[in-house]
Amino acid sequence: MLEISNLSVDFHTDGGVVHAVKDVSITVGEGEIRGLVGESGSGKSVTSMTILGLLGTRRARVSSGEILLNGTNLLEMSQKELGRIRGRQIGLVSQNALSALDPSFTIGSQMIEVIRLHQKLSRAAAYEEAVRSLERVGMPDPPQKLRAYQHQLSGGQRQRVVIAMALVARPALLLADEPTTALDATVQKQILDLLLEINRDLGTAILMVTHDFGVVSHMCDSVTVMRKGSVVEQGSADQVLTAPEHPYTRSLISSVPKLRLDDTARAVPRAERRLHVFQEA
Ligand SMILES: Nc1ncnc2c1ncn2[C@@H]1O[C@H](COP(=O)(O)OP(=O)(O)OP(=O)(O)O)[C@@H](O)[C@H]1O
Repeated sequence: MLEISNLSVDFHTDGGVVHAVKDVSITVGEGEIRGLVGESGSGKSVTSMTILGLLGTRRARVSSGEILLNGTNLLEMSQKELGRIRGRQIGLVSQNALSALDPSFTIGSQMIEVIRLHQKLSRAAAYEEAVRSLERVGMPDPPQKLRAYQHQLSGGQRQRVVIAMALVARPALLLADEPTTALDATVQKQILDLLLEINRDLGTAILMVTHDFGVVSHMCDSVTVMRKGSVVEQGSADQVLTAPEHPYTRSLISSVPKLRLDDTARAVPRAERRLHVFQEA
């Protein structure tokens, strides 16, 4: 579904050229959860933001490669065309739910706006859809949350709102960039389990950007490890976790307590997850 091939991205700064992403190839298949792992500065975010044309600086240049979404090269699209892909085919759940929500509008008005952008619905019908979307992400008392402003919600609740909004158009792929970094451990796990549930119930593929192999062990089917802009290793999560080939991968894995590596929820094979979706439909 998503095929990144030989992608290189440079930043042209006053101090010279920074080669942030070097010849990176990554695929995410239908319904797959792939972890994109590496330390700070390894190029994970630049890679994932390039997919959606969201690098947000004129200094960034894609110097080679292609990013195919169902066969169409996203790098050849105009910002307007990419705007249509964002939300509709690829949903974004970013690091910081605070910056994704507008503090001056209620959660309800923001959700209704996003829903009406994607579906021709009256305000009343869009409100009902907003209630259903919040129910889907396990939010307690959706009508009350829709009347609230972001500062009245907890960190975990805000991230649930962002996930609900990213799912409005039922995208086939979610880009989740460190979606739990800002949350405490218990809430982190709840949000990861929610993403896993969404993957199982809706068949949504996920590219999970993280620095944490605990997250990979918990929920990913496959993993790509990046270091200093390059891919050093990739494969199935089981294979990489049990027999990492690169010393850098080994050091990332050994920095996670064994208890967390054992706490895995990814036991259901992908084929069965799709069967589950099929049976529900
Ligand atoms: N706007 C920018 N201008 C110049 N260099 C940049 C810019 N954005 C990122 N970089 C550089 O690109 C490289 C990769 O950064 P990136 O943010 O992708 O790393 P990351 O692995 O996602 O780290 P983190 O987990 O801290 O976000 C780093 O060397 C960074 O300094």
